[in-house]
Amino acid sequence: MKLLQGKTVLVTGGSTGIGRAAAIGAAKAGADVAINYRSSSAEAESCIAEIEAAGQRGLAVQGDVADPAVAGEFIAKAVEGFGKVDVMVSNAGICPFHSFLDMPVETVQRTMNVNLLGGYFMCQAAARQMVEQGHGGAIVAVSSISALVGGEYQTHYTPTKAGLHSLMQSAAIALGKHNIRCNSVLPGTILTEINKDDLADMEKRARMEARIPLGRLGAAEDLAGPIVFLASDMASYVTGAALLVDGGAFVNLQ
Ligand SMILES: NC(=O)C1=CN([C@@H]2O[C@H](COP(=O)(O)OP(=O)(O)OC[C@H]3O[C@@H](n4cnc5c(N)ncnc54)[C@H](OP(=O)(O)O)[C@@H]3O)[C@@H](O)[C@H]2O)C=CC1
Ligand SMILES: C[C@H](O)[C@@H]1OC(=O)[C@H](O)[C@@H]1O
Repeated sequence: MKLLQGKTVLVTGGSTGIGRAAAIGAAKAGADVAINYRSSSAEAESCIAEIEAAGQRGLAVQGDVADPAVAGEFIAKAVEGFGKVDVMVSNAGICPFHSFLDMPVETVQRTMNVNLLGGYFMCQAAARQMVEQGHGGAIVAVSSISALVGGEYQTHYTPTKAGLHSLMQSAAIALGKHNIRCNSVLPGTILTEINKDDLADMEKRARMEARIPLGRLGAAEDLAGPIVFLASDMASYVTGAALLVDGGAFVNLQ
């Protein structure tokens, strides 16, 4: 039997990158998958096509996670389509690199609203549905190695990733009595749209690669296995945990 056979998995930010890889990975593991996305409609549609090619049902729901109402709408559409919610992968996020001293207020607020508050309301809405269903569930937040270390041009971003990591710890306590597990993955530097421009700086890219014991930057697909594992019953006694998926970058001090 496949790891996520019979489960319904929801992924925010499922049109591209890590969310897309997680959605397709979940489908290959036997789940029906609903994705949320904000603007990349063609990519969302092609993700659904890949989910269906894996033999599962797929559903794409457009919405900006920064709007708290979108969380309830996403859950409602998924329940309408698949009848239940077993897993929430809270992944949608942005990282508009910018220097600290002249950071625009709107950039700080938008990053917080999308990454942290968007994650909060999505996880809360999923948890409410899981509690109502009464048979437990799993929540996986896509935090970051940046929850543990800083970035000169990420002063508005790293606190959101630390916040998601902390949210999973507190939610694990709040939801344990309902058998809802809450964990986070902490990706290192993964080549996606979010850092395409930043990593066009070849000197910076070489510096990042040099820190990684496994010798390469990550691919979005490197996150699929860890996310599917935490979502699955294989991880039935894992809650409140944070799993680094960084090729060893974090531990490589010297
Ligand atoms: N790449 C990396 O090195 C790392 C990434 N992460 C985290 O992984 C997550 C995914 O990023 P990644 O795959 O790299 O980047 P991508 O830019 O490829 O993916 C971002 C996804 O989030 C969606 N999204 C962005 N803003 C919103 C919004 N307001 N509402 C709904 N969906 C939204 C995008 O949808 P659309 O395009 O349709 O707008 C897209 O599906 C982020 O939370 C990021 O912080 C963590 C550590 C490292
Ligand atoms: C977008 C960055 O390249 C990426 O985001 C993270 O969370 C990682 O720490 C990297 O800095």
